[in-house]
Amino acid sequence: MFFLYGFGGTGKTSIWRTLATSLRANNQIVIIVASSGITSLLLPGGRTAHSKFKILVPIFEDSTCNIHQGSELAELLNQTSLIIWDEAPMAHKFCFEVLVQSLRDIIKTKPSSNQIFGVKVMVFGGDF
Ligand SMILES: Nc1ncnc2c1ncn2[C@@H]1O[C@H](COP(=O)(O)OP(=O)(O)OP(=O)(O)O)[C@@H](O)[C@H]1O
Repeated sequence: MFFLYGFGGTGKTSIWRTLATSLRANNQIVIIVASSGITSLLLPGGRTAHSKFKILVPIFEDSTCNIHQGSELAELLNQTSLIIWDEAPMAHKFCFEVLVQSLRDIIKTKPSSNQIFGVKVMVFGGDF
């Protein structure tokens, strides 16, 4: 899990583009989401986190992502190499907690104890 911190206009979006282009050129799957719709429009293949991970609205402590085992999205997540979440500080902490829980259920390769998002590499960006 990585964090990319930077004030507005310091080049975070450019880094997402570079990272995604480089990995996708090597046939790796990169999911890019943002906490807001406006930000997601600036990202290559960007979606809002709520839309991509099917995070319910409103969200509660015991909510879960609406992703089912064996679904196309679950398979995609299994094959994904990198998940980028831009403007992460704008999302409620429950959004991250439900994603952690859902990835634990969905990812087939079981993580070691220090890998909280399954075995997925996550990068959170924003102005923390
Ligand atoms: N290494 C760089 N050298 C020169 N210009 C750059 C560089 N990286 C980004 N820029 C330019 O700086 C501007 C802002 O970059 P970018 O949108 O990536 O910032 P950001 O941190 O994502 O901003 P925000 O947090 O507001 O979304 C863009 O016009 C971009 O082209």
